[in-house]
Amino acid sequence: MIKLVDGEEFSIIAKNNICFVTLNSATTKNAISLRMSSIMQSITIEENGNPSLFEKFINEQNCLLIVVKSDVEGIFSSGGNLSELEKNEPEACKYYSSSIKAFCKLLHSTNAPSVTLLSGPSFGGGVEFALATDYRWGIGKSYDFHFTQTKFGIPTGWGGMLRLTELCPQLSPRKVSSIILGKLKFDNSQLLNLGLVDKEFNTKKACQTALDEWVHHILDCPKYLIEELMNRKNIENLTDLEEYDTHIFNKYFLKDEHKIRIHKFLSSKKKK
Ligand SMILES: CC[C@H](C(=O)O)C(=O)SCCNC(=O)CCNC(=O)[C@H](O)C(C)(C)COP(=O)(O)OP(=O)(O)OC[C@H]1O[C@@H](n2cnc3c(N)ncnc32)[C@H](O)[C@@H]1OP(=O)(O)O
Repeated sequence: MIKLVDGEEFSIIAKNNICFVTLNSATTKNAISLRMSSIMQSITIEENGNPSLFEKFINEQNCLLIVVKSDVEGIFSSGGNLSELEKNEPEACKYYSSSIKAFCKLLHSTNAPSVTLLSGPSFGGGVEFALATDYRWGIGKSYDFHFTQTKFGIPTGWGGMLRLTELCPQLSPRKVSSIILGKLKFDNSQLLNLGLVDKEFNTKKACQTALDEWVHHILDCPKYLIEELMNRKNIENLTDLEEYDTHIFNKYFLKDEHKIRIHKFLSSKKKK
């Protein structure tokens, strides 16, 4: 196990080809503290064209998945740290939201797919943190989203409104605004119906088994294929994407690796 961030309330470790981003602040229901935001800022910054420390960690530790999770029972995250925001001057918090937002954006921009494990409620910015990953998996049925930002007189600040439309195109910007204004709550079944949560597991064990299986299948892919397929995220135009997909298929079709794997598969069937 290799650590990038070795905090009590916030840790980032690599284990068995998975990067675990863990929230663990029981006393604040996993509110994102000023200290956590400054750590996020330090590992997100790209300097002189070099990758951020987080991306460097993902690549160097060969992390094939990023898993965001809470180690506090009964909560994913209560969002912005209200007591710190109350007692600190604006000057002390001037990079707070932008740092968290930049880390949220990075969670769906590296070459490793990312998934948030939800086993409890998320509030305000905590929902935005959960929306930052590519996928969301529910464990049990007690996870839900509470859009509470406007209770405090502000809209979302960590990219959550944009992510809602990105993840759920039928939620138009107009609908998203009405969700935020209405301080709506989405329970587990609504989140599954909207596709904001992709899978639901009965137990943590079943979820971990699915994560291990996912990593196993990615590990089985040639490294070149992982890089080529994850590069698709940089191509916005569908025509360019179609051209790219055709190019990479023709690049590897019936080349050595393809033929070797066909041979292995057919040989294994003959042995049965
Ligand atoms: C752009 C993001 C935006 C921003 O940054 O402005 C936000 O995210 S604003 C924050 C949005 N969050 C919320 O609306 C959730 C606020 N918290 C609650 O509604 C409740 O605390 C809840 C439902 C999470 C838990 O309620 P419960 O009754 O089970 O426990 P307590 O309320 O007694 O809380 C226990 C303990 O945790 C502290 N706590 C909870 N939430 C936060 C928070 N967001 N920031 C800081 N601390 C939080 C709470 O103060 C209690 O501590 P204690 O020392 O015992 O008083």
